[in-house]
Amino acid sequence: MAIVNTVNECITGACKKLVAVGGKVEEIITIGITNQRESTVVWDRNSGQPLVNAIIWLDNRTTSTVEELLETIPNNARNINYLRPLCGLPLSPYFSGVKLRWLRDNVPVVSQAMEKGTAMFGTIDTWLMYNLTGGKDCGVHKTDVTNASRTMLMNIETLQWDANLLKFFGLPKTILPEICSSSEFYGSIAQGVLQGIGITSVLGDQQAALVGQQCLAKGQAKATYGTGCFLLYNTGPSIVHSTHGLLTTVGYQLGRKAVPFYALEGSVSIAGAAFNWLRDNMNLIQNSGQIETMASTVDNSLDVYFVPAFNGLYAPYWNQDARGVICGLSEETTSEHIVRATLEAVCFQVRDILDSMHKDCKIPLAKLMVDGGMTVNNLFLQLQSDLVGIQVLRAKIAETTALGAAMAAYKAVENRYQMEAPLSKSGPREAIKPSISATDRNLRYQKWKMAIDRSLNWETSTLPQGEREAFDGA
Ligand SMILES: Nc1ncnc2c1ncn2[C@@H]1O[C@H](COP(=O)(O)OP(=O)(O)O)[C@@H](O)[C@H]1O
Ligand SMILES: O=P(O)(O)OC[C@H](O)CO
Repeated sequence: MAIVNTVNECITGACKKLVAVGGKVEEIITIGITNQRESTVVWDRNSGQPLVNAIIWLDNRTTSTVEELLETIPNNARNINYLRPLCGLPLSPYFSGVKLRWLRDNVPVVSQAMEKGTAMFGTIDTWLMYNLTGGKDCGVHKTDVTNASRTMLMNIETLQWDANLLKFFGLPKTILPEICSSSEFYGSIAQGVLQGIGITSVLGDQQAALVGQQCLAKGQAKATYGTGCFLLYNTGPSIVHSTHGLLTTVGYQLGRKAVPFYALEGSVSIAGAAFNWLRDNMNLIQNSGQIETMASTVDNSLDVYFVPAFNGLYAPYWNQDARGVICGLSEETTSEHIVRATLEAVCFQVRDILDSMHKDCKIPLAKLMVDGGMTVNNLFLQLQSDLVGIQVLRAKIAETTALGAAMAAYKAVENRYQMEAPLSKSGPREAIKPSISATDRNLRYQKWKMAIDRSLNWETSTLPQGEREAFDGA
């Protein structure tokens, strides 16, 4: 309900601002939704009220569920990639199907409602749309292909819910929304300042950024740096199954009859969130404005490496037992070095992903389009370019996710709209070029890999035999 209330407040506030800058609410043609993906809501069909709090994408309580599901894989294989051919995803606490199974197993009110057929499931797009279009009275229960592709319940080829996947997770089909394309009429807003206006697009935030960056051709890629960091590489109408730890996901489908475009995705769970941790838990910074200033006061990170694997490592490692480490500390290390190492951590994680993309797609990327909250930081973009050895192009319009959803919404009401056409505020993008040698870059990346080794499997690692005996004796 907090999520719904915030969106309603946002709508009222945005409409007031529109009027304040001389616009008219009546001029709004249509509405698009873009949303945080994978986060899972279950509610009651009769009351329209949530049965339990939402589980947010980063939430790791589902780790034990992954363990239990791995045990059910035939031949004792415990293979996290077992379902990849069907849904394009590895088994991980990240995805909605695992969260739903956790809710079924741990929250009796949810399992009872699933049995009775009164439970409804949705990712955040579906939950918002249901409420915006009338809730229990007449709310529509729909999602789009991009969000559905993050549940582990949709077949990546048919783009429909898959009976085998539902069976694997032990979930009933009755709870699921109808899967639609990303750009079509979903329903109309039931009340409030936008009453009567249609909702005509839904795109998960990272796919919306792909559209907003106009990466609409095969071979184009973008990286969005917010809480996490997500690289999407457009593979066109072909499904590319990664053998290097990337996800196969739906990029977009712009209309019921349109050909779906797929993407390879590299997901990094902690990017900007590492700075929230430095601020809230470590008191090393007070606000994000300080990050660049502090990191610029030192020439380098003094060989400090920070792997912010707070909730395991996502792509390309998919190691839910990894935990954060800071290595290379010395007497000379200062807060500034740690702040700089945190910026570099995001850059190295992106290098991990780009290396996998290169291996899967064979062609190295020449340029990387970037957007998201962290990209206001000039030093960060220079480090990104240096540590990957690639040209980085900053988006002209910062809110690329919102822009992508708006473009897809307009496409549904104006079919002649050319989504590739230059946007009114576009122009040449600022290009940031690498400024360090390949030798330096590769040396630092090797050190990063050493830090990664120290973080992997931390939760399940046991002390070597001799050390354990010494510890037990003590
Ligand atoms: N100048 C900056 N340097 C580095 N990180 C920043 C800076 N400004 C904001 N951030 C980080 O960017 C994130 C917010 O970006 P945003 O795109 O709004 O994320 P989200 O969409 O996930 O909420 C925060 O985690 C914050 O720490
Ligand atoms: O905006 P972020 O970084 O919180 O992204 C959320 C993603 O949709 C999670 O998959």
